Amino acid sequence: MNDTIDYARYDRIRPIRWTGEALELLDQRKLPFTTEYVACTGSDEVAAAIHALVVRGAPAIGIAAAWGVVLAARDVDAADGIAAAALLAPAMQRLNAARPTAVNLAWALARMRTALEAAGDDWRERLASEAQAIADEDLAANRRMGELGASLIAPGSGVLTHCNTGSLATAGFGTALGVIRAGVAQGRVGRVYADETRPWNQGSRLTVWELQQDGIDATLIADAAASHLLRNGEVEWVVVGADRICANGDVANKIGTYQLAISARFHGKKFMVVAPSSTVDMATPSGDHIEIEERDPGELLGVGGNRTVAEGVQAWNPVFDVTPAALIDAIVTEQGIVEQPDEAKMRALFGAH
Ligand SMILES: CSC[C@H]1O[C@H](OP(=O)(O)O)[C@H](O)[C@@H]1O
Repeated sequence: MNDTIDYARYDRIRPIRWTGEALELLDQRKLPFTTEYVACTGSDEVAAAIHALVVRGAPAIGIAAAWGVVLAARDVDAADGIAAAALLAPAMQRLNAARPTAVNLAWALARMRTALEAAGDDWRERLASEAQAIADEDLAANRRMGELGASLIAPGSGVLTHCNTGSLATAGFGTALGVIRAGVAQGRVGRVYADETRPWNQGSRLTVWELQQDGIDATLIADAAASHLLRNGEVEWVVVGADRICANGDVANKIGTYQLAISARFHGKKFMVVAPSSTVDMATPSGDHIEIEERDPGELLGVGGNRTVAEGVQAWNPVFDVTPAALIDAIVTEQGIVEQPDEAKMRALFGAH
Protein backbone atom coordinates (compact mmCIF):
# COMPACT_ATOMS: atom_id res chain seq x y z
CA MET A 1 0.00 0.00 0.00
CA ASN A 2 1.32 3.43 -0.90
CA ASP A 3 2.33 5.28 2.27
CA THR A 4 1.86 8.72 0.71
CA ILE A 5 -1.90 8.27 0.61
CA ASP A 6 -4.03 8.76 3.74
CA TYR A 7 -6.83 6.42 2.72
CA ALA A 8 -8.93 7.19 5.80
CA ARG A 9 -9.59 10.71 4.51
CA TYR A 10 -11.48 9.23 1.53
CA ASP A 11 -13.80 7.00 3.60
CA ARG A 12 -16.19 9.70 4.79
CA ILE A 13 -18.62 9.16 1.90
CA ARG A 14 -20.44 5.85 2.41
CA PRO A 15 -23.10 5.20 -0.28
CA ILE A 16 -23.96 1.73 1.11
CA ARG A 17 -24.46 0.92 4.83
CA TRP A 18 -25.41 -2.58 6.06
CA THR A 19 -26.97 -2.25 9.53
CA GLY A 20 -27.57 -5.96 10.11
CA GLU A 21 -31.29 -5.32 9.75
CA ALA A 22 -31.51 -3.13 6.64
CA LEU A 23 -29.46 -1.90 3.69
CA GLU A 24 -29.18 1.88 3.85
CA LEU A 25 -28.47 3.51 0.48
CA LEU A 26 -27.37 7.14 0.15
CA ASP A 27 -29.93 8.64 -2.24
CA GLN A 28 -27.66 9.94 -5.02
CA ARG A 29 -30.61 11.53 -6.81
CA LYS A 30 -30.62 14.19 -4.07
CA LEU A 31 -26.88 14.97 -3.88
CA PRO A 32 -25.07 17.26 -3.47
CA PHE A 33 -27.48 19.42 -1.46
CA THR A 34 -29.39 16.73 0.46
CA THR A 35 -27.85 13.78 2.29
CA GLU A 36 -30.61 11.24 2.80
CA TYR A 37 -30.50 7.43 3.09
CA VAL A 38 -33.14 5.04 1.77
CA ALA A 39 -33.55 2.01 4.07
CA CYS A 40 -34.23 -1.23 2.17
CA THR A 41 -35.56 -4.22 4.12
CA GLY A 42 -36.32 -6.41 1.11
CA SER A 43 -34.56 -7.39 -2.15
CA ASP A 44 -37.23 -5.87 -4.38
CA GLU A 45 -36.67 -2.52 -2.67
CA VAL A 46 -32.96 -2.86 -3.51
CA ALA A 47 -33.79 -3.69 -7.14
CA ALA A 48 -36.03 -0.62 -7.34
CA ALA A 49 -33.29 1.55 -5.79
CA ILE A 50 -30.74 0.30 -8.34
CA HIS A 51 -33.11 0.97 -11.24
CA ALA A 52 -33.98 4.45 -9.94
CA LEU A 53 -30.26 5.35 -9.48
CA VAL A 54 -30.64 5.82 -5.74
CA VAL A 55 -27.43 3.77 -5.79
CA ARG A 56 -25.42 3.78 -9.01
CA GLY A 57 -21.95 3.01 -10.32
CA ALA A 58 -21.05 -0.44 -11.61
CA PRO A 59 -19.27 -1.81 -8.50
CA ALA A 60 -21.75 -0.18 -6.10
CA ILE A 61 -24.78 -1.76 -7.77
CA GLY A 62 -23.10 -5.17 -7.55
CA ILE A 63 -22.45 -4.67 -3.83
CA ALA A 64 -26.02 -3.44 -3.23
CA ALA A 65 -27.44 -6.45 -5.09
CA ALA A 66 -25.32 -8.82 -3.01
CA TRP A 67 -26.83 -7.38 0.19
CA GLY A 68 -30.21 -7.58 -1.53
CA VAL A 69 -29.77 -11.37 -1.67
CA VAL A 70 -29.05 -11.36 2.08
CA LEU A 71 -32.31 -9.49 2.61
CA ALA A 72 -34.21 -11.95 0.38
CA ALA A 73 -32.87 -14.85 2.47
CA ARG A 74 -34.95 -13.58 5.38
CA ASP A 75 -38.08 -14.86 3.60
CA VAL A 76 -36.68 -18.29 2.81
CA ASP A 77 -36.60 -21.47 4.90
CA ALA A 78 -34.20 -24.07 3.52
CA ALA A 79 -32.06 -26.89 4.91
CA ASP A 80 -28.98 -26.07 2.83
CA GLY A 81 -27.57 -23.69 0.28
CA ILE A 82 -28.68 -25.60 -2.81
CA ALA A 83 -32.29 -25.60 -1.64
CA ALA A 84 -31.98 -21.91 -0.68
CA ALA A 85 -30.52 -21.04 -4.10
CA ALA A 86 -33.57 -22.52 -5.84
CA LEU A 87 -35.95 -20.58 -3.58
CA LEU A 88 -33.97 -17.33 -3.96
CA ALA A 89 -33.70 -17.54 -7.76
CA PRO A 90 -36.78 -15.39 -8.53
CA ALA A 91 -35.61 -12.58 -6.22
CA MET A 92 -32.11 -12.76 -7.72
CA GLN A 93 -33.55 -12.57 -11.24
CA ARG A 94 -35.46 -9.41 -10.28
CA LEU A 95 -32.25 -7.89 -8.87
CA ASN A 96 -30.39 -8.82 -12.07
CA ALA A 97 -33.06 -7.16 -14.21
CA ALA A 98 -32.65 -3.80 -12.44
CA ARG A 99 -30.05 -2.52 -14.99
CA PRO A 100 -28.57 -4.33 -18.02
CA THR A 101 -25.19 -2.82 -18.90
CA ALA A 102 -22.88 -3.01 -15.89
CA VAL A 103 -21.65 -6.61 -15.68
CA ASN A 104 -20.86 -6.13 -11.95
CA LEU A 105 -24.54 -6.70 -11.13
CA ALA A 106 -24.68 -10.13 -12.77
CA TRP A 107 -21.16 -10.92 -11.54
CA ALA A 108 -22.06 -10.23 -7.90
CA LEU A 109 -25.26 -12.28 -8.11
CA ALA A 110 -23.41 -15.20 -9.71
CA ARG A 111 -20.85 -15.07 -6.91
CA MET A 112 -23.61 -15.10 -4.28
CA ARG A 113 -25.24 -18.08 -6.00
CA THR A 114 -21.92 -19.96 -6.06
CA ALA A 115 -21.43 -19.27 -2.34
CA LEU A 116 -24.96 -20.49 -1.66
CA GLU A 117 -24.57 -23.71 -3.60
CA ALA A 118 -21.41 -24.56 -1.66
CA ALA A 119 -23.02 -23.89 1.72
CA GLY A 120 -24.66 -26.29 4.14
CA ASP A 121 -27.02 -25.34 6.93
CA ASP A 122 -24.86 -22.23 7.53
CA TRP A 123 -25.94 -20.75 4.19
CA ARG A 124 -27.36 -17.56 5.69
CA GLU A 125 -24.04 -16.76 7.38
CA ARG A 126 -22.18 -17.62 4.17
CA LEU A 127 -24.36 -15.18 2.20
CA ALA A 128 -23.67 -12.29 4.59
CA SER A 129 -19.93 -12.98 4.66
CA GLU A 130 -19.83 -13.20 0.84
CA ALA A 131 -21.60 -9.84 0.45
CA GLN A 132 -19.14 -8.27 2.89
CA ALA A 133 -16.21 -9.88 1.05
CA ILE A 134 -17.38 -8.42 -2.27
CA ALA A 135 -17.38 -4.94 -0.74
CA ASP A 136 -14.05 -5.38 1.05
CA GLU A 137 -12.37 -6.72 -2.09
CA ASP A 138 -13.71 -3.81 -4.14
CA LEU A 139 -12.21 -1.28 -1.73
CA ALA A 140 -8.84 -3.05 -1.81
CA ALA A 141 -8.98 -3.23 -5.62
CA ASN A 142 -9.67 0.51 -5.88
CA ARG A 143 -6.69 1.37 -3.71
CA ARG A 144 -4.46 -0.91 -5.80
CA MET A 145 -5.77 0.55 -9.07
CA GLY A 146 -5.16 4.05 -7.75
CA GLU A 147 -1.46 3.25 -7.37
CA LEU A 148 -1.19 1.43 -10.71
CA GLY A 149 -3.04 4.07 -12.71
CA ALA A 150 -1.25 7.01 -11.08
CA SER A 151 2.11 5.44 -11.97
CA LEU A 152 1.30 5.99 -15.67
CA ILE A 153 0.80 9.75 -15.19
CA ALA A 154 3.80 12.08 -15.45
CA PRO A 155 4.16 14.59 -12.58
CA GLY A 156 2.19 17.80 -13.02
CA SER A 157 -0.25 16.36 -15.59
CA GLY A 158 -3.77 17.55 -16.27
CA VAL A 159 -6.57 14.97 -16.19
CA LEU A 160 -10.12 15.06 -17.50
CA THR A 161 -12.66 12.62 -16.06
CA HIS A 162 -16.24 11.73 -17.00
CA CYS A 163 -19.27 10.71 -14.96
CA ASN A 164 -18.70 9.67 -11.33
CA THR A 165 -16.34 6.86 -10.44
CA GLY A 166 -15.57 7.72 -6.83
CA SER A 167 -16.64 6.52 -3.41
CA LEU A 168 -20.25 7.03 -4.48
CA ALA A 169 -19.88 4.45 -7.25
CA THR A 170 -17.87 1.84 -5.37
CA ALA A 171 -17.04 0.46 -1.92
CA GLY A 172 -14.76 3.47 -1.48
CA PHE A 173 -11.85 5.49 -2.95
CA GLY A 174 -13.12 4.96 -6.49
CA THR A 175 -11.82 3.66 -9.79
CA ALA A 176 -10.90 6.53 -12.15
CA LEU A 177 -11.37 8.90 -9.22
CA GLY A 178 -9.08 6.65 -7.19
CA VAL A 179 -6.36 7.17 -9.79
CA ILE A 180 -6.97 10.93 -9.56
CA ARG A 181 -6.89 10.84 -5.75
CA ALA A 182 -3.65 8.84 -5.74
CA GLY A 183 -2.21 11.01 -8.52
CA VAL A 184 -2.95 14.23 -6.63
CA ALA A 185 -1.45 12.80 -3.42
CA GLN A 186 1.74 11.89 -5.32
CA GLY A 187 2.02 15.19 -7.22
CA ARG A 188 1.42 13.44 -10.53
CA VAL A 189 -1.99 15.03 -11.16
CA GLY A 190 -1.71 18.82 -11.11
CA ARG A 191 -5.02 19.82 -12.70
CA VAL A 192 -8.38 18.03 -12.56
CA TYR A 193 -11.25 18.68 -14.92
CA ALA A 194 -14.65 17.00 -14.65
CA ASP A 195 -17.37 17.26 -17.24
CA GLU A 196 -21.04 17.60 -16.29
CA THR A 197 -22.00 14.23 -17.80
CA ARG A 198 -25.45 15.07 -19.05
CA PRO A 199 -28.25 14.13 -18.72
CA TRP A 200 -27.99 12.76 -15.15
CA ASN A 201 -25.12 15.10 -14.25
CA GLN A 202 -23.00 12.61 -12.32
CA GLY A 203 -20.02 14.90 -12.93
CA SER A 204 -21.51 18.25 -11.92
CA ARG A 205 -23.61 16.88 -9.01
CA LEU A 206 -21.35 14.09 -7.69
CA THR A 207 -17.73 14.13 -8.87
CA VAL A 208 -16.82 17.76 -8.19
CA TRP A 209 -18.65 17.48 -4.84
CA GLU A 210 -16.73 14.32 -3.91
CA LEU A 211 -13.40 15.91 -4.79
CA GLN A 212 -14.35 19.06 -2.87
CA GLN A 213 -14.81 16.87 0.24
CA ASP A 214 -11.19 15.76 -0.27
CA GLY A 215 -9.96 19.32 -0.69
CA ILE A 216 -9.11 18.57 -4.33
CA ASP A 217 -9.90 21.46 -6.69
CA ALA A 218 -11.64 20.30 -9.81
CA THR A 219 -12.79 22.49 -12.67
CA LEU A 220 -16.23 21.69 -14.01
CA ILE A 221 -16.72 21.92 -17.76
CA ALA A 222 -19.69 21.45 -20.05
CA ASP A 223 -19.62 18.14 -21.89
CA ALA A 224 -19.45 20.14 -25.12
CA ALA A 225 -16.24 21.90 -23.96
CA ALA A 226 -14.20 18.69 -23.68
CA SER A 227 -12.64 18.73 -27.16
CA HIS A 228 -11.81 22.42 -26.84
CA LEU A 229 -10.06 21.64 -23.54
CA LEU A 230 -8.18 18.70 -25.05
CA ARG A 231 -7.03 20.92 -27.90
CA ASN A 232 -5.63 23.66 -25.63
CA GLY A 233 -2.95 21.51 -23.95
CA GLU A 234 -4.13 21.62 -20.31
CA VAL A 235 -4.85 17.87 -20.21
CA GLU A 236 -2.53 14.91 -20.81
CA TRP A 237 -4.88 12.06 -19.81
CA VAL A 238 -8.59 11.32 -20.03
CA VAL A 239 -9.32 8.90 -17.16
CA VAL A 240 -12.70 7.13 -16.99
CA GLY A 241 -14.40 4.13 -15.39
CA ALA A 242 -16.23 1.25 -17.03
CA ASP A 243 -19.42 -0.76 -16.79
CA ARG A 244 -18.34 -3.73 -18.88
CA ILE A 245 -14.96 -4.55 -20.43
CA CYS A 246 -15.20 -7.14 -23.22
CA ALA A 247 -12.88 -9.97 -24.20
CA ASN A 248 -11.38 -7.85 -27.00
CA GLY A 249 -10.86 -4.77 -24.80
CA ASP A 250 -13.93 -2.83 -25.95
CA VAL A 251 -15.40 -0.82 -23.05
CA ALA A 252 -18.97 0.14 -22.22
CA ASN A 253 -19.15 3.24 -20.08
CA LYS A 254 -21.29 6.32 -19.48
CA ILE A 255 -22.64 7.97 -22.63
CA GLY A 256 -20.11 10.47 -23.91
CA THR A 257 -17.08 8.29 -23.19
CA TYR A 258 -16.73 7.23 -26.82
CA GLN A 259 -16.55 10.78 -28.13
CA LEU A 260 -14.01 11.66 -25.44
CA ALA A 261 -11.85 8.79 -26.67
CA ILE A 262 -12.14 9.96 -30.28
CA SER A 263 -11.20 13.51 -29.32
CA ALA A 264 -8.34 12.38 -27.07
CA ARG A 265 -6.83 10.34 -29.90
CA PHE A 266 -7.27 13.20 -32.39
CA HIS A 267 -5.50 15.61 -30.00
CA GLY A 268 -2.71 13.16 -29.09
CA LYS A 269 -3.88 12.72 -25.49
CA LYS A 270 -3.82 9.43 -23.57
CA PHE A 271 -7.02 7.53 -22.66
CA MET A 272 -7.16 5.38 -19.50
CA VAL A 273 -9.97 3.09 -18.38
CA VAL A 274 -9.93 2.10 -14.69
CA ALA A 275 -12.11 -0.75 -13.44
CA PRO A 276 -11.84 -3.76 -11.11
CA SER A 277 -11.69 -7.26 -12.63
CA SER A 278 -15.36 -7.67 -11.60
CA THR A 279 -16.07 -5.35 -14.56
CA VAL A 280 -14.17 -7.55 -17.02
CA ASP A 281 -16.53 -9.86 -18.91
CA MET A 282 -14.55 -12.35 -20.99
CA ALA A 283 -17.84 -14.02 -21.96
CA THR A 284 -18.81 -10.96 -24.03
CA PRO A 285 -16.67 -11.01 -27.20
CA SER A 286 -16.95 -7.35 -28.16
CA GLY A 287 -18.88 -4.15 -27.57
CA ASP A 288 -21.40 -5.10 -30.26
CA HIS A 289 -22.77 -7.72 -27.85
CA ILE A 290 -23.46 -5.34 -24.93
CA GLU A 291 -27.02 -4.29 -24.11
CA ILE A 292 -26.97 -0.49 -23.85
CA GLU A 293 -29.44 0.77 -21.27
CA GLU A 294 -31.93 3.34 -22.55
CA ARG A 295 -33.63 5.35 -19.83
CA ASP A 296 -36.72 7.57 -19.71
CA PRO A 297 -36.35 10.32 -22.36
CA GLY A 298 -37.81 12.61 -19.70
CA GLU A 299 -34.32 12.73 -18.13
CA LEU A 300 -33.39 14.95 -21.13
CA LEU A 301 -36.39 17.25 -20.94
CA GLY A 302 -35.50 19.16 -17.79
CA VAL A 303 -32.97 19.78 -15.03
CA GLY A 304 -33.63 19.33 -11.31
CA GLY A 305 -37.33 18.88 -11.93
CA ASN A 306 -37.62 22.05 -14.02
CA ARG A 307 -38.71 21.35 -17.59
CA THR A 308 -36.49 23.05 -20.19
CA VAL A 309 -37.90 21.54 -23.41
CA ALA A 310 -41.14 22.34 -25.20
CA GLU A 311 -44.00 19.88 -24.80
CA GLY A 312 -44.26 17.23 -27.46
CA VAL A 313 -40.54 17.12 -28.30
CA GLN A 314 -39.15 13.58 -28.75
CA ALA A 315 -35.91 12.50 -27.02
CA TRP A 316 -33.65 9.44 -27.16
CA ASN A 317 -31.72 8.61 -23.99
CA PRO A 318 -29.07 5.87 -24.27
CA VAL A 319 -27.01 6.14 -21.05
CA PHE A 320 -23.94 4.12 -22.10
CA ASP A 321 -21.81 3.81 -25.21
CA VAL A 322 -18.97 1.56 -26.35
CA THR A 323 -15.38 2.72 -26.79
CA PRO A 324 -13.42 0.40 -29.10
CA ALA A 325 -10.20 -1.05 -27.69
CA ALA A 326 -8.22 0.67 -30.47
CA LEU A 327 -8.93 4.07 -28.87
CA ILE A 328 -7.78 3.00 -25.38
CA ASP A 329 -4.18 3.44 -24.25
CA ALA A 330 -4.47 1.57 -20.95
CA ILE A 331 -6.99 -0.53 -19.08
CA VAL A 332 -6.07 -0.49 -15.37
CA THR A 333 -7.41 -3.25 -13.10
CA GLU A 334 -6.22 -4.50 -9.70
CA GLN A 335 -4.81 -7.54 -11.50
CA GLY A 336 -2.61 -5.40 -13.73
CA ILE A 337 -2.49 -2.96 -16.64
CA VAL A 338 -3.32 -3.83 -20.26
CA GLU A 339 -1.71 -1.27 -22.55
CA GLN A 340 -3.02 -0.91 -26.12
CA PRO A 341 -5.60 -3.63 -25.27
CA ASP A 342 -6.55 -6.39 -27.68
CA GLU A 343 -8.02 -9.87 -27.28
CA ALA A 344 -4.68 -11.60 -26.86
CA LYS A 345 -3.56 -9.20 -24.13
CA MET A 346 -6.93 -9.44 -22.37
CA ARG A 347 -6.76 -13.23 -22.46
CA ALA A 348 -3.18 -13.21 -21.16
CA LEU A 349 -4.29 -11.37 -18.02
CA PHE A 350 -7.85 -12.63 -17.49
CA GLY A 351 -7.84 -16.04 -19.20
CA ALA A 352 -10.25 -17.22 -21.88
CA HIS A 353 -13.96 -17.59 -21.18
C1 LIG B 1 -16.99 3.05 -11.00
S1 LIG B 1 -18.56 3.44 -11.65
C2 LIG B 1 -18.48 2.81 -13.24
C3 LIG B 1 -19.48 3.49 -14.18
O1 LIG B 1 -20.87 3.48 -13.71
C4 LIG B 1 -21.47 4.74 -14.05
O2 LIG B 1 -22.75 4.62 -14.61
P1 LIG B 1 -24.07 5.03 -13.74
O3 LIG B 1 -23.79 6.33 -13.04
O4 LIG B 1 -25.18 5.12 -14.77
O5 LIG B 1 -24.28 3.86 -12.79
C5 LIG B 1 -20.53 5.32 -15.07
O6 LIG B 1 -20.72 4.72 -16.34
C6 LIG B 1 -19.20 4.94 -14.45
O7 LIG B 1 -18.11 5.14 -15.28
